[in-house]
Amino acid sequence: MRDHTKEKAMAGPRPVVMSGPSGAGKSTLLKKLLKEFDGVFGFSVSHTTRSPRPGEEDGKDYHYVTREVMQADVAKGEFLENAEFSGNMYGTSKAAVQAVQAQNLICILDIDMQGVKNIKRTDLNPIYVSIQPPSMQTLEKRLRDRKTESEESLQKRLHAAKVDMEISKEPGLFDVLIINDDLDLAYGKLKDALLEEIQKVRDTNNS
Ligand SMILES: Nc1ncnc2c1ncn2[C@@H]1O[C@H](COP(=O)(O)OP(=O)(O)OP(=O)(O)O)[C@@H](O)[C@H]1O
Ligand SMILES: Nc1nc2c(ncn2[C@@H]2O[C@H](COP(=O)(O)O)[C@@H](O)[C@H]2O)c(=O)[nH]1
Repeated sequence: MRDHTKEKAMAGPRPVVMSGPSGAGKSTLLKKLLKEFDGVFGFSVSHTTRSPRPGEEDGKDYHYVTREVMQADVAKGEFLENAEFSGNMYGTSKAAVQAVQAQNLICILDIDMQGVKNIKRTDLNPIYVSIQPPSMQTLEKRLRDRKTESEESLQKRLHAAKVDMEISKEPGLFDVLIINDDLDLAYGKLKDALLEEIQKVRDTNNS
């Protein structure tokens, strides 16, 4: 069977992969992009086996599924990539990416480092952006202040963050590396990095 994910990826604007430690500010930054550039970006809604946080919506923030369902869907080949993170499964379904690309929008994926490595083996051809915290101390404070994690989950995320911060220094792994210290400055850098792709979508929409 032909892989339509690959065909679509080549036809439309380049997707954007945003990665970086949990708590670095990926969701905060991408939500600003989605708000400012309505009709330009679309979010790839991942699947996860973790429970929804207060305020999160099924089908908008994630598709919340059981481990059994997710494992079965992975086995059926429905995922572009998937990973185990902090005791839960996460994954990008082919359908999630196709749903965004079918609208000719820039597809944003918010994924961990394992996801980055796995996406590199596909034909998605995204722009790879790493969002990093200014320091481990700041990261820990942000995660604690967010009040979403148990102490156990927080420790797992901080451990993964140390690994992530080391690996992200690998030359060529990311196209853009942004230190999210001052939010407005970080957001400005993110917009600058994506300006060319944003313009392409606007040109297509206006033609
Ligand atoms: N530049 C910043 N200065 C201060 N606080 C920030 C900044 N950026 C994000 N935050 C706050 O830090 C917390 C973590 O941010 P966010 O949830 O966006 O991180 P994330 O990288 O998406 O995390 P996860 O991978 O766990 O989803 C949030 O409470 C957010 O409001
Ligand atoms: N490999 C993937 N990683 C993903 C995906 N969706 C989210 N994530 C990453 O998981 C952690 C934790 O997220 P949280 O919402 O529980 O805080 C974070 O680093 C995300 O980037 C995915 O589909 N694939």
